[in-house]
Amino acid sequence: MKKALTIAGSDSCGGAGIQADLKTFSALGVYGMSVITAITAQNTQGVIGVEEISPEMVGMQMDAVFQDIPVDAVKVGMVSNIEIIEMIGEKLKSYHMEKAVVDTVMVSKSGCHLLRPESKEALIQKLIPQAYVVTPNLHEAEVLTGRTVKTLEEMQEAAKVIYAMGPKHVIVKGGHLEGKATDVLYDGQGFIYFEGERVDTKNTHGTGCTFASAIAAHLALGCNLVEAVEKAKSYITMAIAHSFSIGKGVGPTHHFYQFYPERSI
Ligand SMILES: Nc1ncnc2c1ncn2[C@@H]1O[C@H](COP(=O)(O)OP(=O)(O)O)[C@@H](O)[C@H]1O
Ligand SMILES: Cc1ncc(COP(=O)(O)O)c(N)n1
Repeated sequence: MKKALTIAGSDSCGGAGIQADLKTFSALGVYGMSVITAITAQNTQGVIGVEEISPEMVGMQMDAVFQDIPVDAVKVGMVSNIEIIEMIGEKLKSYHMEKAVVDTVMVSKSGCHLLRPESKEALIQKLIPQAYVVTPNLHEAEVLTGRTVKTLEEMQEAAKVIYAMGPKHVIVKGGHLEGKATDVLYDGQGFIYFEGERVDTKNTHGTGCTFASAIAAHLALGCNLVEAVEKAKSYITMAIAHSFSIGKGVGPTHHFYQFYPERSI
């Protein structure tokens, strides 16, 4: 059985963060493990409260996992503050984790800061360089680059600027574009477009988390990055197409359990 680790925040309503990641890992036949960086009191309408975990405890959780269990891939989501970012960056480096998908979570869809704004530089200096692939959405690409990112051309330009920060690959996600939901992958040499039909729904809570953890799951299963993104893209499109209206606000994606007996040991 392949094993993936999510390092992220807890979302009490189960649509994003650790909960979305573990559901995705399970659905894709990968054993899921978690390191919690923060606990959010959250529902489909918004984030009511956040309590950060101490950086020492984040480090201890990572040590507990890495010192015992071989980890095939990692997904990093909400990292909250500078000290937690530094701890995760150091540990990923010391455990030689080569397959880390870093989702640069900044602000929830409901508008709450999940990354303290002063942490941007630490993200750029300490975490992004450890990434096998980094997956900003349009807004995050704008914050990271200081440029406007609203078109496919601007996504390509932003991907180049973010690539220069040191990750092996960059995917700028086009979930917030007008028209098709097209994501752009850059590997330092060329661009690959992953075009998805836009699903007309308000229920997109956790789409970024689900997409990044589906990439991590497929990397853990041994896919190369292009295959992993292709498969993650069809998974997220299906998950959004079957999303549901639970609660009064932005509902979550649906995780289909896909049983792959050949993936068991
Ligand atoms: N309405 C939609 N229909 C189809 N795909 C979508 C839709 N919204 C987002 N996506 C896809 O979901 C993934 C996550 O993207 P996005 O929503 O931009 O991330 P985030 O949650 O970080 O804002 C991307 O592959 C994006 O293209
Ligand atoms: C704990 C946590 N982590 C991440 C997100 C971002 O969610 P989205 O994928 O909808 O941008 C969230 N709302 N809560």
